[in-house]
Amino acid sequence: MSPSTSSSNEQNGIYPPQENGSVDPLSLLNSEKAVQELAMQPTVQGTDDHLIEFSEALRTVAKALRQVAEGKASAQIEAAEWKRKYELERARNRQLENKVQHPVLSNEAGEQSERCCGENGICCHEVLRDGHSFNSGNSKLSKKASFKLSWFCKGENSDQHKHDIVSFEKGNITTAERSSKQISLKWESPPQTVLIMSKPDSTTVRILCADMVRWLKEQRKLNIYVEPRVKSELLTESSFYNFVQTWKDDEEISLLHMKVDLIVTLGGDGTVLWAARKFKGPVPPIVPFSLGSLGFMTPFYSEHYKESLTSILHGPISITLRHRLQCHVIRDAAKSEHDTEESVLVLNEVTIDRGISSFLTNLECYCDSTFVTCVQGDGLILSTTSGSTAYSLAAGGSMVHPQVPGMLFTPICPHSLSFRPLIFPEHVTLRVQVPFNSRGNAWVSFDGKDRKQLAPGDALVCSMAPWPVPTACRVDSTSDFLHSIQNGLHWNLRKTQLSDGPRDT
Ligand SMILES: NC(=O)c1ccc[n+]([C@@H]2O[C@H](COP(=O)([O-])OP(=O)(O)OC[C@H]3O[C@@H](n4cnc5c(N)ncnc54)[C@H](O)[C@@H]3O)[C@@H](O)[C@H]2O)c1
Ligand SMILES: Nc1ncnc2c1ncn2[C@@H]1O[C@H](COP(=O)(O)OP(=O)(O)OP(=O)(O)O)[C@@H](O)[C@H]1O
Repeated sequence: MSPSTSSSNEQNGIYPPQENGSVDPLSLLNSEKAVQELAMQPTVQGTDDHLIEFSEALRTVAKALRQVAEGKASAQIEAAEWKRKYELERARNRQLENKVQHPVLSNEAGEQSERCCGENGICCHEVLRDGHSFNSGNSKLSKKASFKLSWFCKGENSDQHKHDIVSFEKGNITTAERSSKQISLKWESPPQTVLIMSKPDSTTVRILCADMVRWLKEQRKLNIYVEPRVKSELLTESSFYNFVQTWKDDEEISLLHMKVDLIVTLGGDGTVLWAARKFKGPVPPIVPFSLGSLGFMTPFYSEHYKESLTSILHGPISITLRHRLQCHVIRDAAKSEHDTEESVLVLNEVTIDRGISSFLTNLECYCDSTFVTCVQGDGLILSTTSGSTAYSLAAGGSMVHPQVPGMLFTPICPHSLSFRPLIFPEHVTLRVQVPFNSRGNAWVSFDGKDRKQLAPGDALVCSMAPWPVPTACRVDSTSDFLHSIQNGLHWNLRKTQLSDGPRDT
């Protein structure tokens, strides 16, 4: 604005913004005065309604300007008060810092620390007493309430919860490490033995399996295990496959994890589930080749198996650690703990449904010992995050990245308008019970297999298993997951909107 325009505006009571962009309240008041004066000027006799309307509008503008000016003035007073308080506080803190040379953490606090810190916890005063905090010269730290964080591990064999490390910095809680990082596997000695598990009744799979066995033996000098069925198939083809090893009974299967370095699956997701089911304890890393229609957990292309296996045998490999659920059926009829059935590990989910019964399923659900809800509908799915894209998804559950540790609680056709699916943290134990007064039986199935009947009074108890299923990634766990939902499920596929048409102006 030129100086001449500026001064003529000032004469009319219109004032420019100040240098810092704010408007001076005094100038606003002057503007208001000018507008009011204009509004108060007598109207010429016989003026039409437009002039009356115009003066009304001017009055409204004047009122608004006054309110702005008042608000601005009070904000400035408040700001000045805050500034004064801040300066005072700063001066007081400076004084304290100068005075206090050695912040004192009393002996009492030290003794207390020894008394209260257990094996699985961190006390904040331990951190306050370390070199950095102790010498920081801020006596305020010693006044901070002492507390302890601890975590609970179920049994010696389960160390899954120990991955979560919570740390303190000057008594403030920060998460130092989270459990779901991208895991990388490096071989310390070359892999020697490979187990191949393949989908039955498929010619493509049979041909590929025979080719892979030959290549692994001749080119890589590896020991090969296959299922008894596959060994017979290979031997019908040629006696060359005599070297291939297999097992006779369940006891031998239970020892497989100690002999096998790597499992290769040839099939779809069902074959990965099949392979995982064979291992009731630790599972060697699985390399899943896709020979099915969907292949959510099978990122490797069978056409490139030689390149993929060469790179995997060399390492390092990105791994997705897929959590499993440990499921226990507890019969009401069981007279003692020893009567309970063997637990089943699931990679996708355990489903409790109405089976062939035409009655509404009635299931009482508890998380640890807290009542959660009563499911009245077709049933309930307790799913892992890997299984979140399987049956749980079809029942309206969320899709969850497989490295997120949690349990999905997804109802099947609930007869209620407000039953949304839940996700529980990994450390809980869920119990689903068929009430004694239930009209019918319920049915439980594990990864879509092994159906069992649950009579009134029977329950299913489910918690996170200590043995996950490590599956090799083609890229890494996030890229593979996104690739699966985009290419397998066509997630959020929509034609891109054209760039022509109306726009924001
Ligand atoms: N309505 C449904 O969507 C429904 C019904 C029953 C079972 N299932 C799923 O089928 C699984 C058993 O698989 P199967 O191959 O032995 O039986 P199946 O041959 O009947 O295949 C079921 C389909 O589910 C897919 N699938 C399996 N696990 C998956 C996962 N983690 N993410 C995405 N898709 C997955 C498979 O690729 C396959 O296309 C069960 O664990 C259950 O999750 C789904
Ligand atoms: N080695 C095996 N022995 C016996 N049954 C198996 C074996 N591998 C897979 N199955 C079963 O065969 C069925 C089909 O397997 P899978 O899902 O791998 O193939 P698919 O149905 O062709 O794949 P997709 O589901 O992606 O189309 C599943 O029910 C699975 O349990």
